[in-house]
Amino acid sequence: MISTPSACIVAEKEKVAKVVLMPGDPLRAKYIAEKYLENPELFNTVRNMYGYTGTYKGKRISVMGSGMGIPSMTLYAHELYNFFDVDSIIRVGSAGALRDDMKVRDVVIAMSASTNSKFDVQYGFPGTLAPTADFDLLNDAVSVCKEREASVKVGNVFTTDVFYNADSNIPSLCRDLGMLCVEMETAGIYWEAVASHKKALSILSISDHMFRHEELTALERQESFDEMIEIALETAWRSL
Ligand SMILES: O=P(O)(O)O[C@H]1O[C@H](CO)[C@@H](O)[C@H]1O
Ligand SMILES: O=c1cc[nH]c(=O)[nH]1
Repeated sequence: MISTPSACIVAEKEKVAKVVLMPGDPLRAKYIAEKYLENPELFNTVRNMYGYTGTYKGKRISVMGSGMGIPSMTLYAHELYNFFDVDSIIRVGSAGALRDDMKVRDVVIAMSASTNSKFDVQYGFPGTLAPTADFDLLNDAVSVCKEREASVKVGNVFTTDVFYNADSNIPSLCRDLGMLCVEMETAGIYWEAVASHKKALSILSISDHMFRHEELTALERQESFDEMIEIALETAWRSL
């Protein structure tokens, strides 16, 4: 029997692990589950937003698609945190690079996210509620990278509500203000985690460059982000 009030995740609460990796693309979730989890079990198929739970090095970890943009990501994250007792969500996303010294498949850990989203207005805070990573998850992810001698950048990213922006000056403004890359969910998951009194971290793989003609295909975005995925799995494992 389904006992949760969840609208978009139809699963028994026990089927979801305490930590969930969330790519935007549900097919990237399938790829991660099938390649990295032992005995992956599909717990959600509503809207084809696949969610799987399996074991990684002996501990239960889930992976589920978030869809694109803050509304979709935060809807699923809210349900996972509040109806499925999930403690931590680690986004494993793709992003457009802003800096000259970045190239496709580079990994970024989002310490914070600047954004044009107004999602946080609902909380009634008379100012800007800063969307920031959970420090423990961030610290663990950075440690994992050091141990693997993985080259990653850690800093501020831009979470945009607009993929095809009519204002072509936005990318250079973001670069001048020190942002590393552009994507569409990190600020949302950081706000949702704070509001739900839970933890979140966003790890990103560069899929294209905002100022150079470099981009990965859809299949490459689905199946070639192993470094990011392995960093996220190891971070998730340490959080349990
Ligand atoms: O690859 P994902 O995780 O979906 O992330 C990026 O890709 C989508 C845009 O193509 C947006 O969701 C953006 O944040
Ligand atoms: O949101 C995104 C993701 C990848 N590349 C972009 O330019 N934007």
